[in-house]
Amino acid sequence: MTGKCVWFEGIPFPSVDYSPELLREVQESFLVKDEDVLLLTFPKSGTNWLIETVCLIYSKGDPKWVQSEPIWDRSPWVETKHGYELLKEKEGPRLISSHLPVQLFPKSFFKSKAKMIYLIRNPRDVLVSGYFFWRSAKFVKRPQSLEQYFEWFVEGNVVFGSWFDHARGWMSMRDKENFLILSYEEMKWDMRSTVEKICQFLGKKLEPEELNSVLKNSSFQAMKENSMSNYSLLKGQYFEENGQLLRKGVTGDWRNYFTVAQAETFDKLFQEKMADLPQDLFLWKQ
Ligand SMILES: Nc1ncnc2c1ncn2[C@@H]1O[C@H](COP(=O)(O)O)[C@@H](OP(=O)(O)O)[C@H]1O
Ligand SMILES: CCc1ccc(OS(=O)(=O)O)cc1
Repeated sequence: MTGKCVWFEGIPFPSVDYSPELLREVQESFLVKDEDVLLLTFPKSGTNWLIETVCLIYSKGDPKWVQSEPIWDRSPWVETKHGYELLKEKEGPRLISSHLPVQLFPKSFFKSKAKMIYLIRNPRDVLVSGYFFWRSAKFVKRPQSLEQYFEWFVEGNVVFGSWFDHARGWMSMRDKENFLILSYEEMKWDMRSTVEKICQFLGKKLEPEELNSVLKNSSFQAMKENSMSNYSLLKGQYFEENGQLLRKGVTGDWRNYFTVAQAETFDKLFQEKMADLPQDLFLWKQ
């Protein structure tokens, strides 16, 4: 996948909206403020679902904001040219998204009290979701088959690098009180409790009808129909017409795509890379 990428510190990034100079500047000079909230993910982990949910919590369930401003302006990706310019100018508390690995993140964050949510997803589903997504993107080398993308993914040869390194890196922050780990799977299985958990972490209080509205407006169907959140505005310039951000929105879809041999290879690699971490961090049933 890395033929059409820009490289920084040994990691490939998309060829549009990213540059080594900017990535260095973000790391060295971007000022994270104590009142900022940061949303961190490896791509295809449910990033946009988390952003939509937090925006709706901020607006107390009122969908006006999420239906009128593109998702990449509500919570800009700090490492992109577009996001960085927007964030530098933003006054007051900011929502900030990022796919950066921990070692490339703005240094100022580690001295701040800013709150961070790290969203993790079964990497097998991240892989399958990524295969379908990047196949229609115009700014990365497109995988020609799932077999090929599987090889790239297990080698860490995909944009933003190795999923294993990304997850391990951010998990090392898990005992900090300004750090919350969530999983895509818990959002799917019990979104109400997950929203309550996010509210508690962010110090936000929702009335029951406001919480119901957060759930309704962050649902798969609502997001799929919301042109400010479904990436339809990026078709043409960034994605082919058949590209879809909201593809299936389920857990365990990898079972429909992995061969028995691929499933075994993945299990072995997961054991090798992650066995020393507490296994209750990984809530999916494989
Ligand atoms: N409201 C929602 N509910 C469930 N899944 C959602 C969702 N919004 C986005 N997703 C899923 O999150 C994945 C995209 O992740 P990201 O936002 O990090 O790019 C896609 O997974 P699938 O491709 O498995 O369907 C997409 O369908
Ligand atoms: C324009 C670059 C880019 C990078 C990553 C994306 O995926 S995700 O939706 O943030 O996971 C999309 C666009």
